[in-house]
Amino acid sequence: MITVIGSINMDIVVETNLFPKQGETVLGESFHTVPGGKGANQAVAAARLGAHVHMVGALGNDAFGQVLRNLLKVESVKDQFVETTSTATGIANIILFEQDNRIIVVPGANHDVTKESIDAAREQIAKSELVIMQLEIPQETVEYALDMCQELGVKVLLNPAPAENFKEEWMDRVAYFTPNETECADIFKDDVENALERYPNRLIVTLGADGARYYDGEKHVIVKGFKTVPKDTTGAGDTFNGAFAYALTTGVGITEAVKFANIAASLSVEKFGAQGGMPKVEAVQARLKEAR
Ligand SMILES: Nc1ncnc2c1ncn2[C@@H]1O[C@H](COP(=O)(O)OP(=O)(O)OP(=O)(O)O)[C@@H](O)[C@H]1O
Ligand SMILES: [K+]
Repeated sequence: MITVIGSINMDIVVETNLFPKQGETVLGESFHTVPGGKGANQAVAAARLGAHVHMVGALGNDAFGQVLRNLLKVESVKDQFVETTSTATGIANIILFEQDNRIIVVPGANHDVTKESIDAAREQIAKSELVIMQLEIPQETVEYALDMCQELGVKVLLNPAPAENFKEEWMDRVAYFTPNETECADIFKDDVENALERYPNRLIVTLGADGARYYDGEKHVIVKGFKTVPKDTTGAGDTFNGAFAYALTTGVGITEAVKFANIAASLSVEKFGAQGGMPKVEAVQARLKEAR
């Protein structure tokens, strides 16, 4: 059983060929809403593979909140510790303009995930094989949850995104730490090799299409990514984390778990949207065979 403590958002995507000036109105090309938030994404990634997942988070008392809660249920993510609060559901307003994007994130209800929310889920956390967290909820909540997990002897997988919300002093409470290369450099202010050697078998750095790497105490291990033609890499990191967590709970070692996560993430980049391409376990197993 896995517990994910983190964010749930609705991504609001507007595509436009004209960008409005202050006070101006323009007509856009398209609009759609896509479920997101790193917490929800990682919960869905693990659940789709077959993990038993509980989510701790918060939604607003609004239409997006209802839709997102329903989607969690559809994915068999248990939502009893997802509170409904009086703040609006978190959103990311994504404006696609000239092949690039401008994003405004309004955390909203995600900032209502407090120490009390963690206390409410204490029994659930105690029963978990692994707790997954990211950094899109308040820092003091993450810190409180890390302390609780340490007290209860529950392992934590921390995906430090966005990296600026991480405190290096937390490393002693983290079993697995999964930054991408940029986040790794931002956090440790050091070469990736040096950083990896400081945290053997705990720090796993994802390398995009190249896969991921870690240091096993004696040597550097690079687990190559699965070569594919990506359509949309949104959610690659979230799929990697959810799949890595799932694999660890099946009892495999780090190398096997990273291999599994690379394959799951390679499948996810072949489809649009963060959650759209997250695979079921059979698809990962089939590709694992192909890769051996
Ligand atoms: N083009 C790709 N082809 C195959 N696998 C990929 C590709 N891009 C990413 N992956 C897989 O996804 C994992 C995570 O990717 P990355 O290191 O880019 O993390 P990220 O920056 O957190 O991702 P994102 O923010 O795009 O979700 C990689 O370790 C790899 O397994
Ligand atoms: K995708």
